[in-house]
Amino acid sequence: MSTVALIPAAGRGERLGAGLPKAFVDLAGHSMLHHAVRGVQASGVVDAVVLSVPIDLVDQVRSQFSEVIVVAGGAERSDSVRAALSAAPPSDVVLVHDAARALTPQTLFVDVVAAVMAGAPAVVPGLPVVDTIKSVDPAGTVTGTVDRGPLRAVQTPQGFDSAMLSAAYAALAHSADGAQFTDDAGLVEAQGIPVRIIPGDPMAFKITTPWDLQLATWLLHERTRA
Ligand SMILES: Nc1ccn([C@@H]2O[C@H](COP(=O)(O)OP(=O)(O)OP(=O)(O)O)[C@@H](O)[C@H]2O)c(=O)n1
Ligand SMILES: C[C@](O)(CO)[C@H](O)COP(=O)(O)O
Repeated sequence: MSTVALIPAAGRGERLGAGLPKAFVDLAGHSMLHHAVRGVQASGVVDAVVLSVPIDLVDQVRSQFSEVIVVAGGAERSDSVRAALSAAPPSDVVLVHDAARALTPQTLFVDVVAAVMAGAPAVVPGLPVVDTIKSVDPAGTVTGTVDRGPLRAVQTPQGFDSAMLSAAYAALAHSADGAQFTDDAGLVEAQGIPVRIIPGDPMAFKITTPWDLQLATWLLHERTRA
């Protein structure tokens, strides 16, 4: 069975505020994208990698990663995933992985691919929510406390049966309502496909804010010192 990994890396990184697309920000001597690509490759369970990057960086990234397919991303994350999916070679399993989850451990890729190969059409790593979760109205007044027991904060890589994910994106392209999904599991859930959650990993956290970048930098330095 073959596996392709798609890495959307075309986001603007507004919450990080580094003045350049987040995947190209330095993280302990290499870009976030470099760490993400090397992490996927080191897992040993991926046969091909497809990156979607800002259109003006396509040539630069192609010369940097000669062994991967590089395409231009789009305005939303789902547009960048669709572009990568369209350029991907045929495979049995597709992983969709954020460049922003640059420290994801190799074991998580292995576990997600194994669960898809075992027959689950869609597999997502997730962690229990540790904070108390409140709902609020637009004025900032609490309207309720949510039962966190059944909640999971989901991560990437998210793994899918390739034919199913391609069909889900094709159906989205033809749908009239223009629905937006913040992850690929959301898209397939909306089409009635069962999505299986497996245990996530704290190291697969998404580098979103300056604090996250500081943490990731410290973790990489500690890893190098060990
Ligand atoms: N149009 C977009 C938006 C996001 N992404 C990618 O999707 C992943 C998750 O997105 P996020 O962490 O939210 O990154 P940004 O969209 O860059 O961040 P922000 O929302 O702060 O601008 C990242 O690897 C990002 O590069 C993408 O490829 N194309
Ligand atoms: C795909 C994702 O990382 C899963 O948690 C997340 O949904 C991306 O969301 P963002 O709003 O693009 O950061």
